[in-house]
Amino acid sequence: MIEVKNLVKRYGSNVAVDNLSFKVEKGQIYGFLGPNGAGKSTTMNIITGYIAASDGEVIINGHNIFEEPELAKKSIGYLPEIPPLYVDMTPYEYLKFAAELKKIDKKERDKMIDEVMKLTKITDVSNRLIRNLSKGYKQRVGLAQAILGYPEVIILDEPTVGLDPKQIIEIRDLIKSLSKKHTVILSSHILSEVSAVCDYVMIISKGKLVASDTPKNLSKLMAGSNALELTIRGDKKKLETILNGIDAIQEFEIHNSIEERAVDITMKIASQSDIREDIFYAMAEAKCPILAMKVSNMSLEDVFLELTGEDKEVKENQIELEKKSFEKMENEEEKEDERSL
Ligand SMILES: Nc1ncnc2c1ncn2[C@@H]1O[C@H](COP(=O)(O)OP(=O)(O)OP(=O)(O)O)[C@@H](O)[C@H]1O
Repeated sequence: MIEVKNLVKRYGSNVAVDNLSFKVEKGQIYGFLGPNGAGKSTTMNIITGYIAASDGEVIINGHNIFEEPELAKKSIGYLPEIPPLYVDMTPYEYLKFAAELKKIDKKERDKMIDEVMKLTKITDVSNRLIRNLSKGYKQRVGLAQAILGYPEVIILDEPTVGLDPKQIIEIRDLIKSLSKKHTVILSSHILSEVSAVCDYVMIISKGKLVASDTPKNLSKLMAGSNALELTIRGDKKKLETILNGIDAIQEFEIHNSIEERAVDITMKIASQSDIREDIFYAMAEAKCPILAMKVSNMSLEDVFLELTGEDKEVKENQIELEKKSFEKMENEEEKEDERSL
């Protein structure tokens, strides 16, 4: 349905989209997830024909968006991050205008406008000026415009940003109901949103696709293969030697245990390897009984932080800040000492 091939967008020396390729199939909700500045809006603006790419291809229903924009755009409804609303119009006037632009058959216009207003629950405000509507209602008007003409694909850029919790739930329910008839692609930097709404998640970081799978599989990808907690009965030195011999263990720590003649071990495992059986057999051979073994499950949030390197950056920033405030304290103490001399 949509095929993105080796898409690149450069702004001077800044590469906003870096060789991105993915496919979108019919009737599902796809989530485009990434931290601020990852390249989500840029990608969506290219797919919908708002901006040109530096390189690569976007094929929509067999039509290249750069070569046959009119035909390609016919199958797309787009709600940009900031909906381009005409605030001096009423929702009804705005949708009528949008219907003209979308070249919807005159005979069908009124019926269709009526339907999308009902679907997005804006019928009650259809004759108020858009400028006087709440943020949530403005978002619904934008959404109504995207749905108008019932395009096969609906693309929504951060559809719930700035909405209150009740509005967020309503918009999410609306998006879910849309997937019965449409393919939906939405972008978000909020994990809970993507896992609550989407069938499929594409994680993007610094313009690159770093993972794509169902929310469940993404969590599973790391679970059981990333961190293990064990309690083993045996001599600390002997256990150290055994664990050092297992390649997939990246690091481990041994602590005293409340269990008699046993130690607690936490270990980090190279991603995508499951070494539970290796550990079992190694310990059995060494006659060191495993009293407990627990997988530390990673949530989608952990996967996201791990893949996008956010966690590392946050920690590095924190360390930097702590260093600076420590240096400041030291300087102030030195000045205080000089003054007292
Ligand atoms: N018109 C532009 N000129 C120069 N740089 C741009 C332009 N638009 C986007 N960028 C840069 O491209 C990168 C990707 O931006 P983009 O808006 O696509 O990210 P995003 O994932 O949508 O982030 P956000 O969630 O903050 O909207 C950023 O580094 C941004 O500064």
